[in-house]
Amino acid sequence: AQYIKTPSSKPAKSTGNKVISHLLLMEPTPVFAMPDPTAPESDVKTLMTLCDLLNRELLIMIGWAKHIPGFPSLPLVDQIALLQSGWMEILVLAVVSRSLAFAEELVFAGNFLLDRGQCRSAGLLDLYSALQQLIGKYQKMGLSPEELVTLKAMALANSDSGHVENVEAVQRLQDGLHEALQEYEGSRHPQDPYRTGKLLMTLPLLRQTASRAIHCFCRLHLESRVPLHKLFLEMLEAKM
Ligand SMILES: CC(=O)c1ccc(Oc2ccc(O)c(C(C)(C)C)c2)cc1
Repeated sequence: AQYIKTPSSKPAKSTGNKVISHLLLMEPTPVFAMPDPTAPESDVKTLMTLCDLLNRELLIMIGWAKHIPGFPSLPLVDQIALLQSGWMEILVLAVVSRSLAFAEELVFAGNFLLDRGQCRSAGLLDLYSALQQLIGKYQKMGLSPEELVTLKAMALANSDSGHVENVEAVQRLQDGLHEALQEYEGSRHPQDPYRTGKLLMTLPLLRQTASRAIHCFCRLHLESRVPLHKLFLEMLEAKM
């Protein structure tokens, strides 16, 4: 029988953007700081508020990771290894993205912005300076939300944990995200063929910023100015 020839429409451009639009959809709703209304304003209160915020962000991040295409099919031990190794870079990218529209404040939460002076008095000046350097770099690049969510997923996939068992599966995860970013840049920023590379070349500074944040927390922990939540301590110890 004469087959009805379907119109030979060109196959839809394989939009790696399916991955990116999925990541955008899976972006967690922004967290809010919950300062203790009964406590008087103080540096310790600021740190306590920030610790509580970070702890809730960790929990949200763990739920978010499950939506990264390919991540849930990793062995559970590898999912844990990547999270224990990449969590700080992911949270740093989150605070960077919240702060991109600001010149001098860090937007730890929509209702909790700290400027340089407030960070200094809370003992967070080194954290402030490290974050501002990364924020400035992404502000100059005009980082888009699509690029940000892809970098967050890449930070997880590329976190260089020394404890990954299925290395090939993690490589496939990285390659899938790389393909999605290249596809996105090819269609969204065709005028800059080096944009994908420019973005990947920000990852070393992200790694350095995360380790500077880790050192800041270890110092604060040693000064035991604030009690640290159990999960945060576990994640911090995983970075030792
Ligand atoms: C233990 C302690 O004293 C501490 C001090 C500051 C702090 O502030 C933060 C809150 C959320 C948050 O996401 C981040 C990073 C972006 C740096 C991860 C920092 C968290 C913990």
